[in-house]
Amino acid sequence: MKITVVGTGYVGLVSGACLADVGNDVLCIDVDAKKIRLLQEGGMPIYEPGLKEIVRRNVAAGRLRFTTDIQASVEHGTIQFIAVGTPPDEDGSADLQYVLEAARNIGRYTSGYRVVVDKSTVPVGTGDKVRSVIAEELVKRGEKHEFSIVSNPEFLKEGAAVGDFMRPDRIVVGAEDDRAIELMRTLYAPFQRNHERMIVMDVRSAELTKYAANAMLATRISFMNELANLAERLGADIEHVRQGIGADPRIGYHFLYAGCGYGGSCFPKDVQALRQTARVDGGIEMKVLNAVVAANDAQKRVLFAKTVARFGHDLNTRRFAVWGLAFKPNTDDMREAPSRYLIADLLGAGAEVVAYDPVAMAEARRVFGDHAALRYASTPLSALEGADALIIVTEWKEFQSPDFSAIRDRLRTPVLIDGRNLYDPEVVRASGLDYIAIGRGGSA
Ligand SMILES: NC(=O)c1ccc[n+]([C@@H]2O[C@H](COP(=O)([O-])OP(=O)(O)OC[C@H]3O[C@@H](n4cnc5c(N)ncnc54)[C@H](O)[C@@H]3O)[C@@H](O)[C@H]2O)c1
Ligand SMILES: O=c1ccn([C@@H]2O[C@H](COP(=O)(O)OP(=O)(O)O[C@H]3O[C@H](CO)[C@@H](O)[C@H](O)[C@H]3O)[C@@H](O)[C@H]2O)c(=O)[nH]1
Repeated sequence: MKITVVGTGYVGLVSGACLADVGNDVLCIDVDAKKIRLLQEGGMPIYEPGLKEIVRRNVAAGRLRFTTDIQASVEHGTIQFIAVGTPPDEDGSADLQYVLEAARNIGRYTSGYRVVVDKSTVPVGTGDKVRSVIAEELVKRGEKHEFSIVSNPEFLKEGAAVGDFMRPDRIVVGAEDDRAIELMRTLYAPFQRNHERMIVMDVRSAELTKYAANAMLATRISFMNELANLAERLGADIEHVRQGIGADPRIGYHFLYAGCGYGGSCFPKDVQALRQTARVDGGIEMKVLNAVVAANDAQKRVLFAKTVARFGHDLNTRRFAVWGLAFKPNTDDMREAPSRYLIADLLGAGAEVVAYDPVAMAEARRVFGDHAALRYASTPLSALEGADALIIVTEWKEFQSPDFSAIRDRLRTPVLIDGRNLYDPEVVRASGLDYIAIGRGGSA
């Protein structure tokens, strides 16, 4: 099938590459000429495990191409995926300018039947807006071309994006006509393994499903974080509580980890956008989501609070080692990463920071710019020399089983503050480290 993907970010590039990998002829377009040039030259604009190999393989096979030529991109694909950003507007609602610009371009140049598939995360009603914009352009041109509108939200997780796309739990398709539904069934047949994973519904329900999923997951995390803070006060250990409740299949073990707050490009923005849609279009104040946001805002500052509780407010003469800058492991993405809040707070309090991350240090340099008190270490252990504490923000695999004695020997004061509850408190303490984690009162 001939497919165009508009936007070559995390979602567009992964979708385009995976769709090419099962034999489709995919053309990816982006307005960012630098990104397209990099891709054309064989480079990768993002770090995502396994993606580089798939891109290379399909470019070599001639099934995956990159362009900035809008007209050519609209002419190419019967299916036009819109996978551009929907960043938060000032009031927290999703900014639709990129989605609507992509739609306008399709209206400007379409010359046959097109299925316009929205993969970006967009508020309920965006499908109607996309339809109107394309129709308007066709009226301007004085031409009639058939097109269908489909909502096909993406559920991939960064760091595991290729696997999520190739082996999805579900494929949500919101559509209003059989022709489009049949095309989507054919397109997704290779990704459905042994049983049907496509859930077909109307466009509005599909649009809301995406926000509902992210809001539910964010709620789970904020709930666990709040419970962790309570456990700490009451002398209970949130890790035992997690195991105790996760065993109930109605609750389940997934996504139940307390930590230093959720970050990334999706949860923070999507929870805000859903609240705003509820307010403006639904006339409803989402009380649960208000609490989810407030709890997360507080949780992102919990590592700094623990640092101050241990070392006092005057951090002028202190140095801290920070392990993990990306908002989660296996990505270099630092959007809304808890590390940003911690490092800003530490620097603001006059402390020195020496940071290490397996892949996100270049991105961190871009985010923080030059700062005399912020340095980067080339290995996890070298970040520790002379530091007053090691603070762990992201649970990269290489941090899972460190040599605690080596950590203790390098630190000026033997303190380990763990924002992801990676270790057995007894084991850490047995090596002479003061272990401060999240919600581990019972083990304190
Ligand atoms: N990142 C994720 O894990 C993830 C997962 C599921 C859904 N989403 C949603 O998917 C959408 C895209 O997210 P992302 O993280 O891939 O964004 P991104 O910012 O990484 O990439 C968006 C790309 O779109 C390009 N673009 C903007 N306007 C364009 C236009 N008119 N024509 C062509 N290209 C254009 C930008 O230059 C950029 O390269 C968002 O709505 C997001 O909420 C993201
Ligand atoms: O038990 C948990 C699980 C996650 N997190 C944090 O939650 C954030 C988000 O993690 P994750 O969901 O794994 O990453 P994303 O790549 O942001 O993926 C989410 O956002 C995407 C964009 O909408 C969706 O497609 C995915 O389904 C959804 O999981 C990260 O900061 C994690 O550290 C926790 O604190 N505790």
